[in-house]
Formats: sequence, structure tokens, C-alpha cells
Amino acid sequence: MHVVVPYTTREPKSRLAGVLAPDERRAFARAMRDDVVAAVRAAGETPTVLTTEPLDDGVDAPVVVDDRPLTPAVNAILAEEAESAVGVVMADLPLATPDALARLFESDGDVVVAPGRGGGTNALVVRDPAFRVDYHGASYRDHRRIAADAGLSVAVVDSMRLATDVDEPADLAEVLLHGEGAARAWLTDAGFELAVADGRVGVARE
Ligand SMILES: Nc1nc2c(ncn2[C@@H]2O[C@H](COP(=O)(O)OP(=O)(O)OP(=O)(O)O)[C@@H](O)[C@H]2O)c(=O)[nH]1
Ligand SMILES: C[C@H](OP(=O)(O)O)C(=O)O
Repeated sequence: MHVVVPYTTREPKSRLAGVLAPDERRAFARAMRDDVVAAVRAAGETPTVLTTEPLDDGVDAPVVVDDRPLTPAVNAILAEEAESAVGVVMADLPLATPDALARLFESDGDVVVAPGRGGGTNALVVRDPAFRVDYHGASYRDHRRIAADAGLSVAVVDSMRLATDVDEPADLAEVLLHGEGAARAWLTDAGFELAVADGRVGVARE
């Protein structure tokens, strides 16, 4: 299956601005992307990075450049590849393992959705050309509605690893706890460590 990994170079991970400088956010976003690309490949599928501008950072996959916003850029790929199944796996899922992704890719359904915590859509498989994406906001709900309106079957993948997109500082604790790849190593090198305060797990930086 062809698996698209959307990746923006424009102000990536702005919700981490309180804990990471702009160049750090770019480097961390790149590390997360590299983990996702490696996991897709280890799951036996073929990744392509869908990027907002050309990349010269050693990305280990072919890239497609499309400077439009996320939704039209992904829909253009779905329209181009209407004859085949397409996977869409976000680049900010550093906990994604080959096993979790294989479960997504192997689930039956015209549309297979891995919801993100907070209402987003972290990963999808699209097997019917009538489906189109509409990201941002409560996109999990919107994608179910788009599928239902088109008469398509939907399968939902229940996976902690695919549900954990890294958007906010609290999500960094998940990477330190469960990550195994470049994103976890980047955080550790940058001096982040787990910190428990008032019984809650968070992160602190040396
Ligand atoms: N190709 C492409 N990918 C995008 C675009 N916007 C977001 N992405 C990717 O889509 C995934 C989800 O992105 P978000 O978490 O919504 O956005 P973000 O810019 O990474 O982070 P925030 O600035 O905190 O919202 C990430 O893998 C992004 O790199 C876009 O306009 N084009
Ligand atoms: C792309 C978007 O991500 P979020 O803004 O929810 O992180 C979504 O899942 O619809």
C-alpha cells in the first residue's frame, strides 16, 4: 500500500513554542517524521513524505511537494490514486510501531480510521475513491460523517500508539515513556526528562 506521511516545514509544532525554540521544533518534528517513515517501512508498506517544500535533510523516503494546506494536499493524492488503497499517517506519531501500523493497514473497511486523542484523525486507510478528507477540528467525527454520507464502511482502530499525536508539552512525557526511536533520543539529548509533580507525570528540562 502507498502510505502518505504529511509533514509541514511551516512553523511546525507551534503548540510546543512554550518549551522548544523554533529551530528545536523543526528538529524534533523531523525526528518524529523519521520514526514514522521507519515504522511504515518496517510494517512492509511504501512511505512517501507529503511536504510543503523540498527537503534536503536526509529524509529516507521519496517526497511529494505540495504547498497547499493539509486537506487539499491529501485530497489531491486521494484523487490521483483513486484506483488503489492509500494510507495517510501523520508525521507526529513517534510512538507508532510497525505492529500498530500493520493492524491499521490490515483492517477491513472502505475507510479505516485511527483517531487521535482530542478528536483528530491520526491515521487513515482509504479504499474507496468517494472518500475525501477534512482535517482540523473534530476531524474524527467529520471523517465518519463523510464516509457515512458516501455509504462507505468505517473501521476504527483502537491503539494507544496511533492515538498519541505529539502536539502539546504534556505529550512529550508520552514520548519519553513509550518512544523507542529518534524522537525520544532527540528529547533526551535536549535534556528532557520525566518529572512527577503533584502526582502527575510531566517533563522537565535540565
Ligand atoms: N503536507 C502538509 N502537512 C501538514 C500541513 N499541516 C500540518 N501537516 C502535518 O500534519 C500533521 C498534523 O499536524 P498538526 O499537529 O495539525 O500541525 P503542526 O503544524 O504539526 O502543529 P501545530 O502548529 O502545533 O498545529 C503533522 O505531521 C504535520 O507535519 C500542511 O499544510 N501540509
Ligand atoms: C491534522 C489534525 O491534527 P490536529 O490539529 O488535531 O493535531 C487532525 O487530526 O485533524
